[in-house]
Amino acid sequence: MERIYVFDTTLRDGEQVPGCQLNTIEKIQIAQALELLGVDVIEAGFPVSSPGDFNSVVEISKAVTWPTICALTRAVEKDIEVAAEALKYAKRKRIHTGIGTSDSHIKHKFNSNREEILERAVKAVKYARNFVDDVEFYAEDAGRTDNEYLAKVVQAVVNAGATVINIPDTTGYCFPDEYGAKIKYLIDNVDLKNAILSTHCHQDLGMATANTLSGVINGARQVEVTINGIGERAGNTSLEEVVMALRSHKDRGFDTNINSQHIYSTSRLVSSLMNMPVQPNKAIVGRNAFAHSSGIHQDGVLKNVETYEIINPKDVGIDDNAIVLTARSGRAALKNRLSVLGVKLESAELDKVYEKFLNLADRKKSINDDDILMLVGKEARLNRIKVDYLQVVCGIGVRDVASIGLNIAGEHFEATASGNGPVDAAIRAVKSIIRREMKIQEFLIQAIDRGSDDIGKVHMQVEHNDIVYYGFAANTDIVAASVEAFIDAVNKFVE
Ligand SMILES: CC(=O)SCCNC(=O)CCNC(=O)[C@H](O)C(C)(C)COP(=O)(O)OP(=O)(O)OC[C@H]1O[C@@H](n2cnc3c(N)ncnc32)[C@H](O)[C@@H]1OP(=O)(O)O
Ligand SMILES: CC(C)C(=O)C(=O)O
Ligand SMILES: [Mg+2]
Repeated sequence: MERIYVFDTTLRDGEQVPGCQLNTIEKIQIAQALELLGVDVIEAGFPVSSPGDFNSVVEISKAVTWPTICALTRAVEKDIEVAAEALKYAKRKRIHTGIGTSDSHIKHKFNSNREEILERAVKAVKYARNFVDDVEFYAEDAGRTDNEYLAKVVQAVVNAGATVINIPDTTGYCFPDEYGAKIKYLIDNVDLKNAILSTHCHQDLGMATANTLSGVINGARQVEVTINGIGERAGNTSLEEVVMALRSHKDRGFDTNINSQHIYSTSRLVSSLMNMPVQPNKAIVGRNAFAHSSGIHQDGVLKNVETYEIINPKDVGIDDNAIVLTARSGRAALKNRLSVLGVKLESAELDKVYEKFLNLADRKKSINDDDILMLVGKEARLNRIKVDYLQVVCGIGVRDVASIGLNIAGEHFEATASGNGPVDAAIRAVKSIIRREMKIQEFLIQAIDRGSDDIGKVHMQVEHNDIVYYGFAANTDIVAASVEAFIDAVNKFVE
């Protein structure tokens, strides 16, 4: 197997996403998760950019043992000096310096020419080598750089002591065959000595993963990636996609050091600390990545998972696949769910229940266990808890207090509580009535549209006795939606 080195830039390129800025403690948490995941290099920041970023690189260097810690710079001496200082405590350290090499960058960004840029590149690499042995050079906008000139720059920086040469498709412009051909051109036309080539692809046209894999096939030995594919504009190549693509095609002869069972937990951590929800259909880590909702697929999966699954969800740290019952489901999926719920039906009975099921499923997006039990006449547990009323006092300079009235199996209960914000106050009030061990594991509020009159969609996961229950609700009042989503989850386990 040919080893492919994984360079994670979630904390640098990923953190360039508006609204994703992290404090030092959060960055350390992510760096430690990346170490557990088994990445080879962590790009921890751009130290000259702010005292906060400098400090984060210092603290990550102290907190992490195995991965190389990398700091980004421009081809500017001051940047390199500051990066070297920030990496002082790293056990393994790398400076990542570089400059734009496309004609567009040379002309518009630097008002310069090819010769001058080549000189600046060489000078920066030589300067960085005074501080560290491991220097990576990036030829920014290499995707749109003329191959002959790019090869000249790469040869010059290798001669100057660069150990890794990064060929970024900065604008996500290349087609996979074009990007692969670029890497091959460099392999064929440069004496790389011991240096390796690295991919760094962006997602502007949705081709980042394809380009990265094409780079690997053509000779690149390092891939620059981020968790969940976050990054500047449309994002970077996502770690989980490249790692699992290589692992699912072992016959190609490439593998990484990634412990894939930590992929899902790392994805969740990054998503929640960076406030970046993962789209449900995101490959590998999206909520629907292992969910089957149509009858033909469900029938196939129940007969043999290989019919519709190319990855075992456990391999990426997801407990199991999900068979979601919808109006597109067939008898096989319904029968399977009924048997999990302890209901065995003869085929004539199943046909009758299936008819009722379709009627309901046409009106309701997804059918839960209570719905199914109701269809077979065992509806005792269906929505025992309902919200009678909810009143919240919140704002600036007041204590957040919520009063709630709940109807539980026909009986009325009331409670009032204060909390850290209106949602916390309301959930505390609910908990003071329903005294069970319940822990919110996931809480996501998403606007459906953009206006201030928008509906807030809440997705919540509540853990009870080590099992996670899902709750959903939508309301123009996001506090009400949060409480309704909580109750929706609780209704799935209260007796
Ligand atoms: C493709 C990428 O993702 S690159 C990384 C992007 N990340 C960032 O930019 C985040 C960190 N950046 C910053 O904090 C700031 O932009 C700083 C500290 C680097 C520079 O700030 P300022 O000195 O105020 O410069 P400003 O950002 O306005 O402009 C960038 C300058 O760097 C120059 N520059 C840009 N890239 C490079 C490079 N690789 N090597 C040398 N100079 C460069 C530009 O030509 C411009 O110089 P000019 O002012 O002489 O025209
Ligand atoms: C700084 C470089 C490596 C970069 O992020 C890019 O070119 O996209
Ligand atoms: Mg980038």
